Amino acid sequence: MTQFPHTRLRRTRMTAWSRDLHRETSLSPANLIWPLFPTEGHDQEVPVGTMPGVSRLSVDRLAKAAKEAASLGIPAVALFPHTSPARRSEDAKEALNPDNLICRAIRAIKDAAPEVGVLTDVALDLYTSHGHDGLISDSGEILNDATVEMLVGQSLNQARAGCDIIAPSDMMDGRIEAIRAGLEGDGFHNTQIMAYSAKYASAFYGPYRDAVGSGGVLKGDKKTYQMDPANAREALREVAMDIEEGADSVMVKPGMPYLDIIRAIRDAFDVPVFAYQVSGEYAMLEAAIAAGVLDRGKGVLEALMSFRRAGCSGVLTYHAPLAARLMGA
Ligand SMILES: NCc1[nH]cc(CCC(=O)O)c1CC(=O)O
Ligand SMILES: [Mg+2]
Repeated sequence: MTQFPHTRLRRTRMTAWSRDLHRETSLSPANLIWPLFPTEGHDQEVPVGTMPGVSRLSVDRLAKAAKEAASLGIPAVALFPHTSPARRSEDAKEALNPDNLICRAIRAIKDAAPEVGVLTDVALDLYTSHGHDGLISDSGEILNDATVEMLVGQSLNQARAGCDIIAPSDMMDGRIEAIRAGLEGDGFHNTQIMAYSAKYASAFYGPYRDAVGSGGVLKGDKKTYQMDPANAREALREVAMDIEEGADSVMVKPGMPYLDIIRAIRDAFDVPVFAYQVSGEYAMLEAAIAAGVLDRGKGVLEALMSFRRAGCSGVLTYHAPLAARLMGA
């Protein structure tokens, strides 16, 4: 028995007011987190070749970007410092330097725009000479527990500099519990943890590795710690563990190829879920725009809406300032 013409789903789509009234999902600048790449020097804006429209910024320029975020209604920025080979080492000790680039960037941003939340990545790839997220044994294994100890130190270093959200992206087991204990022990009761819980060993991180300077140095792949792109149930176990260990929110990364994972997490847990629309996704969209096959305004917002529809509270996206402007900010 057909419902037509009794039911005409096109009826509610006929006018703009009616489409507005029936829209199921909203997207606003408040749903965006803007990733930024600090670099050394003053008055520096160094384009990232593989990410058209994205530049590494010196600390003074970062302060301006943070003010821009505030004026656009973007609630938070995320920091990924570019680290030169000279500051990289086997033991990643620069991660613990209280005056390292990321700590200076945090302080400058908090000074310039205290109302903007600052999220910092925790993982050793920003500081290792081999580009891996963890310490390596003589036999070439990425060491879990020794790395976790370093991650606690790195987190405390960034919390002391004033960061609001610690975001561990390393995928070591047990790090959320260790970092939470470290933060509590040091009096940082209100420093949040956004766990990169389901982070996949993805081909979409290439441009980012150029941006932070780990691309050229990375030896091998990250398959012994990042997840297999074929796995979904395992993502739910990762999330369950991170909630248990004290994560305030969780993240899925990359974004667009993993919308099914976001939805599965949203349905299974009541924890806030975020997604990282990563560098390769940004580059892919920009390449299509440059080739004249995608409308920038519509394409960017449609991609971001997909995250909200899948169940995300918010999205880390390099398109954050553009998207906020497109939304009328
Ligand atoms: N700790 C690593 C890290 N933190 C953020 C990104 C990727 C972000 C992007 O591609 O935009 C990566 C990539 C990697 O695992 O090599
Ligand atoms: Mg885990």
